Amino acid sequence: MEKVKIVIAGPRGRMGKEAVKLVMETENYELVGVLDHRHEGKNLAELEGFTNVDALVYTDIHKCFKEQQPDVLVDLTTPEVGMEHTVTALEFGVRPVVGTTGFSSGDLSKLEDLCKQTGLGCIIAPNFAIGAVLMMKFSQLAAKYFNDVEIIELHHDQKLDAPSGTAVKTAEMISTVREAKQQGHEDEKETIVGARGANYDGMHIHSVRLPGLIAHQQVMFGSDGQTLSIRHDSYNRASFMSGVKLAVDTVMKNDTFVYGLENIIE
Ligand SMILES: NC(=O)c1ccc[n+]([C@@H]2O[C@H](COP(=O)([O-])OP(=O)(O)OC[C@H]3O[C@@H](n4cnc5c(N)ncnc54)[C@H](O)[C@@H]3O)[C@@H](O)[C@H]2O)c1
Ligand SMILES: O=C(O)C1=N[C@H](C(=O)O)CCC1
Repeated sequence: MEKVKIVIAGPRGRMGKEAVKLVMETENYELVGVLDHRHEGKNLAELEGFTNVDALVYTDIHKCFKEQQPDVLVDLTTPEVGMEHTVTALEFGVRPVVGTTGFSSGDLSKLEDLCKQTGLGCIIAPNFAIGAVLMMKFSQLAAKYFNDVEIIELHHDQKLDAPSGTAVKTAEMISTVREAKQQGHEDEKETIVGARGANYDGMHIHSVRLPGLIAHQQVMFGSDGQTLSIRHDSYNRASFMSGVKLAVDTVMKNDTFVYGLENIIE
């Protein structure tokens, strides 16, 4: 069986380490290289915390792709770096699976256009945890019946982007079915700026950052005399890996741009 040749960007990060483990443990995957901003030319095995790995570290994506000719790039870095990597991958004929969050809607349109031009598959997944994808789908369903909704996302305090990619995606999915409404009292005033959170189409998103948390989201709906809460919790980063695997397997078969795993889970 031919192996899927994979490059991981951000291998020393919290998600990257889990992804390296996933690739090493999956029979038909081969880790052909990793992209870091340090340690050019070393073997990942020489770096702290890695055992049973054999992959060259590159700091130059062009050199990495030329030498290794990967099938798939798994990007788990930062928004700016992730966008650059994804564009370069598509230009090189490498299929991107992107977990990095914080892309703008303009970034997503640019990537969609590039996919059309190149005929390559690309998957951008704000959340790889299947439970989180279901939480978003259930929230979208509930929003047909409840116009009033507050999204509360809670993450560890090392997270760079706010609101989270998951919260933005949830708001986007809800707004496809929710009757437009500016929530709260029309004379509502914030006495401390930001008290009502971010405003997306009249609904509010609140970002909590605390050490001890991993990734959590509660979507709260309210109407006359009742509330409905839909919540998902990731307690470790292994929770994201079955979604990463699904995305890698799917991107090898698909030639389209996919934003969100809800579009590929059955
Ligand atoms: N989609 C999901 O399910 C999911 C889950 C968790 C995290 N995330 C997202 O994944 C990203 C990474 O999260 P994390 O918690 O692992 O962060 P992290 O800070 O632990 O890891 C990011 C890694 O990127 C590396 N990096 C920075 N610049 C680089 C460059 N130029 N080339 C290569 N590597 C570079 C850093 O050294 C770091 O090791 C974030 O955007 C986060 O929001 C997504
Ligand atoms: O740890 C993070 O950072 C996470 N980011 C994603 C987001 O922004 O939605 C998903 C969960 C973890």
